[in-house]
Formats: sequence, structure tokens, C-alpha cells
Amino acid sequence: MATLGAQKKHKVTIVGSGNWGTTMSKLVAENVKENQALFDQTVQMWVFEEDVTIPKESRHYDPGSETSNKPQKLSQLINTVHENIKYLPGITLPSNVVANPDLVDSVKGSTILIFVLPHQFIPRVCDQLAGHIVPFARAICCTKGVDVSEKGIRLMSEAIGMRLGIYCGALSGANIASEIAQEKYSETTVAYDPPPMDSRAPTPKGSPTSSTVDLISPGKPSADGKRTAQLKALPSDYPPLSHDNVKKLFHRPYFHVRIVDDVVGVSLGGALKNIIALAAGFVDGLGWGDNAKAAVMRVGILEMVKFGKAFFGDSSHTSTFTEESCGVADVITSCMGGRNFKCAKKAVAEGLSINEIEQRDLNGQKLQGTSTAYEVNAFLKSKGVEKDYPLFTVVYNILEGKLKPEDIPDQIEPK
Ligand SMILES: NC(=O)c1ccc[n+]([C@@H]2O[C@H](COP(=O)([O-])OP(=O)(O)OC[C@H]3O[C@@H](n4cnc5c(N)ncnc54)[C@H](O)[C@@H]3O)[C@@H](O)[C@H]2O)c1
Ligand SMILES: O=P(O)(O)OC[C@H](O)CO
Repeated sequence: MATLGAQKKHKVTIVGSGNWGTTMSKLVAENVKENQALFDQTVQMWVFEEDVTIPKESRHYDPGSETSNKPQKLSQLINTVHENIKYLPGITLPSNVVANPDLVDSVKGSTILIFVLPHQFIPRVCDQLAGHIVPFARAICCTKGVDVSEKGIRLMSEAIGMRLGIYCGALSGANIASEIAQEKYSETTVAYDPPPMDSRAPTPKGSPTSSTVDLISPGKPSADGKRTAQLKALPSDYPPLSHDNVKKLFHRPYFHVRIVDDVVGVSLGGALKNIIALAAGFVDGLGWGDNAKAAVMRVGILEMVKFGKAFFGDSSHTSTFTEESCGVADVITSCMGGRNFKCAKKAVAEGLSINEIEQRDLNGQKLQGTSTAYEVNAFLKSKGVEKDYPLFTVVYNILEGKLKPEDIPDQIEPK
């Protein structure tokens, strides 16, 4: 038995409480209840605190109650009504989800950290967490984005792992949160390839046997080319974080998990599809129809695969993009019903900027495609290869106002 001898249980914190973060807390909280030998029964969810007023259409709105008409702390409201009325309205959360506005307190004692923040907030949040986490904690990044700096490009899982000195895997797929929160069937891909010492399987010849190993970026040296931290072994009184046990944390009857080792492919698929979804929204906003959308999706998928090969080498597997939920399937769902797609479409149809639509329509939810288009463009420019990625580049130029959505066909035509 995998857990024989283990007396302690893994405690889980969800770092983030937006639309996907709250959905993730729901499904993880359901799973810890079903796996009591492995996991602590309370799931902490860190809430970026804000004041909210219960909207009149909410089932929690009571016209006779004084509190209904006054702004309240979002975290307190979640713990009272067991619903995130701002970011996931209408969905009841299990009572073992505890909303916590104190970031450091929310991760106290947690051996599993699930990051689900918009990617722009990850570096600052990790810097606030550094030195306050369990040193042998493991993380899974559900955020879709990349971390670009003058040093180069990093996956968000790398950014988290490097900043906190822990192993970080990735979860990504064709996953529109509201559908999963309503328990409508979907698939996801989890990339989890921890050091062999975590699985307690017999150590393969040549593998590290000590209680620490060097923490390196998955598949390639870190952007600064250094091994930056030592990874602490999971103590033997905790259940191993094998693929089986990681799957037990996420897999639900309505949320089917496939586990792979390719952290690069899973992370890049989730990040780059957001640029493709903007392009799909632009052409749909022009009223050009499904053939046009399919054309930008085809070119976008090719650029995604090429990007992985060019900048992450052999650790980026084409099959992850073509065979797993985190690749083509996520491109398709995002280009049909994602927020990036919808906002880009409205921007073109209404003649407004995409930022104006985001502010007006998303009630605090954040698009990831716009900032990713800028970040990827800065990286491509730094490498002098903008022209090799015409779809990513035209999306950036449209956002910048240098080109129009009508220019997409000419721009993506091979020259
Ligand atoms: N929503 C989806 O359908 C979905 C599905 C899969 C993946 N994702 C990815 O998950 C990540 C998180 O998205 P989401 O949908 O949970 O969030 P969201 O866009 O619904 O909400 C934005 C979140 O950011 C928080 N926030 C605002 N300012 C902040 C700050 N300064 N510091 C920290 N947090 C702050 C808000 O409190 C809120 O929780 C993104 O990378 C997204 O691409 C989303
Ligand atoms: O709503 P979007 O555009 O952020 O996309 C949501 C998910 O990433 C789809 O898989």
C-alpha cells in the first residue's frame, strides 16, 4: 500500500479565489472528504480581500436585512454563505472550504499549495510567501501565463518553484470554470514530475538518494542558467505524492484528470492559447464566421508547438499539444466560450478597447491574453524572431493599435 506507515496528512491551500480559484477549492474540498487518509479535511482558500455588496439578484440578498445593503468583507461572506458571490455566484461551496484573507496564515502547515491567481500577481504573492511555507511543500500551478523578464522566459510553475524553493507542477486543460463548477463533464491535464524521492518507489540507479536534491527548471536550466535551490524531501510520515495521490486531489466524476510528465507543454498550452483566443475573438467580432476562427486556431496551434520547440527544446513534447486537454482542446474551448475570446469579440463589434470591455463586463475577473500577448512579443523581439510567429505578432500589433483585425489574413499568410 502506497500510504503504509504514513501518519500525517497533507494540508491543502488554494492560493487564489477568482472564478477558477473558487471552482478549484470546491472540487479539491470534495476530494479531500473522499480521501480522509491522505488529506486534512479543511481546505484553506486565500482571498485577496475586498469589500463586496450582495447583488439584488443573489439568492443571499435579503431586502429586509441591513447587512444585505452594506459592503462586507468577501472572505467573511464566503465563510457565512458558502458562496463566492462575486467571482463564482450561484455555486455552493463545501463547508470545509475556509476563506482566509491572511496570505501567510492561509499556508500555515500546508504541504500542498495550489496556485490559481492571475499570472501578473504570482511573483509578488510568492515573494510575500517566501520563508513562510512548509519547506518540503509541493505546488501545482493552475495559472495560465508566462513570466517574461530581461533574463528570458519562465513557465509560471518555474517562477513559483524558483521563488519558493519547492517543486511545482502544472494543471491546465479545456476548463471553463463555470461549467466545471456546475459539474458539467470536462477533462484536464496535470503535469507532475517530482523528484524520485517523493514517490518512495525504489530509487532508480543514478537518482539522488539524499533528502535533498537540486531544484532545477523542468527540462531546461533556469532563465539565469543557475540551479537556485535545494529541494527538501517529503518526510516519510506523509503519504507520498505519487501520480495516484496527486490524481486523487483533482479527479472528480465530472472532472477527469490525465497525468503527464511534460510540465513545459502543459504550461505553454495554457498560456499561449489565450493569445489565439484573442485572435479568434477579433475575427468573430468582424462577423467573419467559423471558417475564419478555424484558420487562426490552426496557425496559432502551429506557433504554439514551434514556440515550445524553439525555446524549451526537447522538453516540450508536440504530443502534449495535440493529444492532451491542455493543447488543441483548450484552444478550441477558449476560442468558443472563453473570456479572452468574448471580450476581444465585443471590443471589435462595439469599437471599444479590450481593456474597456474587461473593466465594464468582467466584474473584477482578469483577462490573461492581453498581458501574455505583450509579454510573448517582448520575448520574441528580444530574440529577433517576431516574424516567425505572425499570429502572436499580429495580435500584439492589433492591441497596440498598429494593425486592425482586418489585417489578420494577410499577416498570417506565409511570405
Ligand atoms: N476562469 C476560468 O475559466 C479559468 C480556467 C482555467 C484557468 N484559469 C486561469 O486561472 C488563473 C486565475 O483566474 P481566475 O479565473 O481564478 O481569476 P479571475 O479572473 O476570476 O479573478 C481575478 C482574481 O484576482 C484577484 N486579485 C485582484 N487583484 C489582486 C492582487 N493585487 N493580488 C492578488 N490577487 C488579486 C481577485 O481577488 C480575483 O480573485 C488565470 O491564470 C486564468 O487564466 C481560469
Ligand atoms: O476565460 P478564459 O479566456 O480565461 O479561458 C478560460 C480557460 O482557460 C479555458 O480553458
